[in-house]
Formats: sequence, C-alpha cells, structure tokens
Amino acid sequence: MNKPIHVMSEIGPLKTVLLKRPGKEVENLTPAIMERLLFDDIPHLPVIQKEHDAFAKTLEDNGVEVLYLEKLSAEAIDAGNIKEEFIDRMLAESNIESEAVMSALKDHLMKFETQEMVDTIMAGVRKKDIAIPSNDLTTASNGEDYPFYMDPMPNLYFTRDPAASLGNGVTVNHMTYEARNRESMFIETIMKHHPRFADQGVEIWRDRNHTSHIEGGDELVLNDKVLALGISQRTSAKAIEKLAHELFDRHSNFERILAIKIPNVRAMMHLDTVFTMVDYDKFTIHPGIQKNGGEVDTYILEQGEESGKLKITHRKDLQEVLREALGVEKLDLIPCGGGDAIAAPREQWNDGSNTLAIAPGVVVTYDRNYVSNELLRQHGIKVIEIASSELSRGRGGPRCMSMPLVREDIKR
Ligand SMILES: NC(=O)NCCC[C@H](N)C(=O)O
Repeated sequence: MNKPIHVMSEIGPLKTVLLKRPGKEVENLTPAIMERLLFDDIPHLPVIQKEHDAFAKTLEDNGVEVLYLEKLSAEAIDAGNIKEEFIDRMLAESNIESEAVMSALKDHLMKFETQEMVDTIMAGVRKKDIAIPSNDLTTASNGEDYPFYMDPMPNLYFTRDPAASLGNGVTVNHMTYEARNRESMFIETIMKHHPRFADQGVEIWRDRNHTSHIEGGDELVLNDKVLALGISQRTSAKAIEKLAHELFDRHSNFERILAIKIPNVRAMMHLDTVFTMVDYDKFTIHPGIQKNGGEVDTYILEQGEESGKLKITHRKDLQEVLREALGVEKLDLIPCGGGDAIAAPREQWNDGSNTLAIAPGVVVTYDRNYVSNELLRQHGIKVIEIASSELSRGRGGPRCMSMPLVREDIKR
C-alpha cells in the first residue's frame, strides 16, 4: 500500500504536495497589525491568488498531485464529526477573554457549513460581523479600536512551517509566535481524522503540545539517514534535542541530525531562507550565514552509546560535513545573488535561496531573483520561474509555500 507520507529526501521527484490558496486572511491586514502578524506589506488578493494558482498549475503540469489544506481540514472535521470540538479548541487558543464573546463566536461559527467555517476561522472574525450584548465589563470595554474578535491567519499559505514530513511521519509543530501557533491545529486534525492519513501508519514524531518551538522551514531531509535542522529564530536547540531523541528512540530511518546554527534575525527566520538542496550534490546558500571564509556552526547529533544519550560533535566546516553525510565527492554551494554585496541580501530578502526542488536538479523559484536564477542555471540546474510580486510580500518562497507529502525515493 502506498504510504500517505513518504519523504526521504529534499529532491526526490515530488508526487504529492500540500498547499493553501491565499484567501481573505491576507487581505485582513492593516499597517497597525501586519508586523505582529509577520507580514511586511499587504498583498493584493486577486493578484496573489492568480500567482498562487499559477504556482499550483506549474506543479501539476510537472506531475505533482496538489492537495489543499483548507479542503482537507473541512473533510477531516466532517469525517471525525468534530465540528464543535474543533471550534472549542480553536476558540480556546484565540485569546478571547470575555465569555459572552466566546459564546457568540461559537454560535456564529456553528451556523456555517464546515468548509465555510474553516475558511472563516482562517480569514479571522471581525467585530462588526457579530452583535454581542455587552452586559459585562470585559465585553463592554473591549474597545472598538481593534477590529477582530479572532485574528486572521495570513501566514497559512506557508504550509511548510506548521508541520513537516520526515520519512513516513510528521512533526506537528508548536510554533514560535502566537500569530502562527493556531495554524498547526489544522494539520493535526487532518492527521488524526482525515481518512487518507488517519490510521494509515503515519508516525507523529512530535506533536504540538510542547513549550519548545520548531517550524518546518528549519526541517530539511537530506537523505533517508540524515536530517538538517536549523537552530534559528523559530527553532530552538531544545526542540531539536527532543526530536532527535524521538527519532532515535523510536527507530526511525534517520541516524544523524545536522543542527545548523543561523543568525537569529527576521530576514533569515528559517534555515530554508538561507539554504536549500537543489541536486544530489548542490545547495543554494546565502553567504550571510558563513563566517571566516565559509564557517558555519554545525552540531552533529547521533545516538549515544548509552541509551537515551545523544552523541554531539561540534564542527564548523559545513561543506565537509555535508559532503561526508551525503557521500559525494565534491559539493557545490551556489551563493544567493552570486554573493554580490547588493544582489545577495536583496534576493535573499525575496527568498532567492528558498527553492523548491521537484526532482534532482529541477527547482521552482521566484522570477524576481534573476541573479540567483541565472547562477543556478549556470550550475546545471533547471529553473522553473513563477510570478512573485504579491506572493513574496509574506516573506517566503516556493519551499515555504509547499509541504511535500510524498516524494519518490532516489538512488545514488
Ligand atoms: N519556511 C519559511 O521561511 N517560511 C516563511 C514564513 C514567512 C512568515 N511570514 C513568517 O514570518 O513566519
């Protein structure tokens, strides 16, 4: 039987991917709240949807089955018959103090059929949409100045981050910022109740009930034995250690984790904003993470000799660590923006390093990163460009916008 989750590499031919079509949530932004909701600008909805549809079509034209988070979520809720429970759990994490608001929101959401309910939760609920009798102080003093009872989730189209496929399992992530933390409840529900995934042997390597945080942009599957995990603004060393114990103790196929430390800054929030695999022996890299002629702090985690203990080795020669881990003779690190003082940070900001490999040596990238794209081609990579004027406003690229569920195995 085909496994619903099967990802043993970053580059094996992509068979099934999970996307989220940007909806009303990306328009429910104002300058006052966009920074807290992790956006730098407000996308133009019809254009971002057009660009996203073109991204999905590019994948389908290349033989990839595209599934949508919003649709699977509604199907899972119906299959599990858990509409009320789902609403309760979502409301419990939506920062609602007033009981009157809580109960009015619940009534409001229960009235929708499931798909509309999911779309409404994702888009956010405006105060003007519900009349609430304000007979208590918490409700009455809940000022008019803030427009939402439930915040929108504009980052949902970055399906990469709330969960990650590792081998035949997933991590369902406790995320760093409140602005994104409810997002992983959708994928948790899908894994638990959708007939395509529930009771199909999908390992949950780590669930969202943790205090330490990890995001999928920091989780790279280099091959069936080695993972690269970013220690970053969004993924803590503690979470990586805990995940390593799970993977090793539960006898997953992974034997080694390369924990790669990157600067704790917004522009490089995840490892995949500065480093992605594009072929058996080729990576994109943003020179901004390298010190002293190429050094990057890297910690190799392996099962220790004593059970329950990890063996940790500190290295700085990332290139050599990768070469050894992949068993290749030479490694080609392709610098974002050609390493130019302007083009490199400009294109990295617009996710020039954030490529989505759909087969070995074949990647999808944003058209605006023309310096990086040209360089990738010079290094023998087939580059498929997609339009990106609105998609890029959320600070994520093709890898961030996709959660691979199934990739074909590669042999080398
Ligand atoms: N893997 C990624 O780098 N995802 C991009 C996430 C962008 C989103 N606005 C965020 O700040 O979380």
